Amino acid sequence: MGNEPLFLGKPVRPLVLGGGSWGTALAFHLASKGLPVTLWVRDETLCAMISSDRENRVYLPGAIFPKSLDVTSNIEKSLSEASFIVLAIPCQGVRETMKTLSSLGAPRLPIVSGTKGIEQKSLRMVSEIVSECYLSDPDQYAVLSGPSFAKEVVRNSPTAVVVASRSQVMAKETQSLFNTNYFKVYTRADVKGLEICGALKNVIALAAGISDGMGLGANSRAALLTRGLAEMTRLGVALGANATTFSGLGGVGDLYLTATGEQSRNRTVGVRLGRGEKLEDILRDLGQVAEGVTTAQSAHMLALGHGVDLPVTRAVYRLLYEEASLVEVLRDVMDRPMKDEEEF
Ligand SMILES: NC(=O)C1=CN([C@@H]2O[C@H](COP(=O)(O)OP(=O)(O)OC[C@H]3O[C@@H](n4cnc5c(N)ncnc54)[C@H](O)[C@@H]3O)[C@@H](O)[C@H]2O)C=CC1
Ligand SMILES: O=C(CO)COP(=O)(O)O
Repeated sequence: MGNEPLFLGKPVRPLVLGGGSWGTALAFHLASKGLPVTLWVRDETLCAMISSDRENRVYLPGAIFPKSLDVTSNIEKSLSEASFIVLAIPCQGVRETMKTLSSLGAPRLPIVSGTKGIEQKSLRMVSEIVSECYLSDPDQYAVLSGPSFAKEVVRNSPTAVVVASRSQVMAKETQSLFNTNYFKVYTRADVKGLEICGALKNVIALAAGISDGMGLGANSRAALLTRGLAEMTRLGVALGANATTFSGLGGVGDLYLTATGEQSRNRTVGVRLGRGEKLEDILRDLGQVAEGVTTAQSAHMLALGHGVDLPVTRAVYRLLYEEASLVEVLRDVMDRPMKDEEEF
């Protein structure tokens, strides 16, 4: 017990929620540091398979689990043994999961969230859902985001991410916990900005994929990324975020990765949409979450509510939810009035 590492004064017992690629990668990452990690997988069949294979062959094949990584589908037992939670389930499942945790009556644990997205009905960020349903103290919450494909993290490819928390102690302790010499973690204080970055970059990545799928070329992609970053920043500032967060790893860094990296699910969905395929067919084949699809709607609604102009997001929204054609949305984006580049 003497030299055991501590997190916020307690022995480190992470409970990672989410048996998909990101939950598995984060659990693998922490367990590779020798920490006793539990990965909660909701689906019992998948949980049993992962347990016997010591590998998540469905979502993250090839990463053989370190000894200290345990897998369970029993949320109640794992919660009672944990000292903090790492959240890595799709955004639209966060509220239900937080309500389940609350109903179990166990002491509330700090949360590090790796989830990216905005809830569709409520238009809430993950930090807001968590504080409504589970944690009343925002100083116990941190968001970890930035350019980080799960597959590359478990291959120990040099990666840099950022952790934001309102509490400097929470940010710094989370940084120390996740940092290794191949996974570099920076801190910042702007939780809202980092969450908006992580959510909105997926919508712009869809747009970049659509453009590439249509064969529009490198000029178009560069224009979409740059103007996309401008609109991400515009929404963020309107909602109280710090503009500089958008030029960091969680903003331009993750936008670049997701919009140009072949591994991106959001980009892949976009490319296939741009080739004229149907969304439902693409999502069926994908079998994994592409958060940009739901975020396009949430962000569009949020922007309308706050009187913020998000032309690229609106184009993606119209394509996905209003059955607008590729030609129509391209015309909408290109026919806009001329303006100064810095105009908000
Ligand atoms: N895969 C990646 O490289 C990265 C993913 N993320 C984010 O992490 C979050 C999770 O993504 P992935 O793991 O990639 O998704 P995934 O599609 O690989 O897996 C999602 C998993 O969550 C489970 N799930 C769905 N709804 C659930 C619920 N209500 N309760 C419990 N489990 C539920 C699914 O059954 C599946 O096992 C997303 O917000 C994503 O944007 C963030 C950084 C990197
Ligand atoms: O957020 C990610 C990398 O930082 C993963 O992006 P995709 O969900 O598009 O694969």
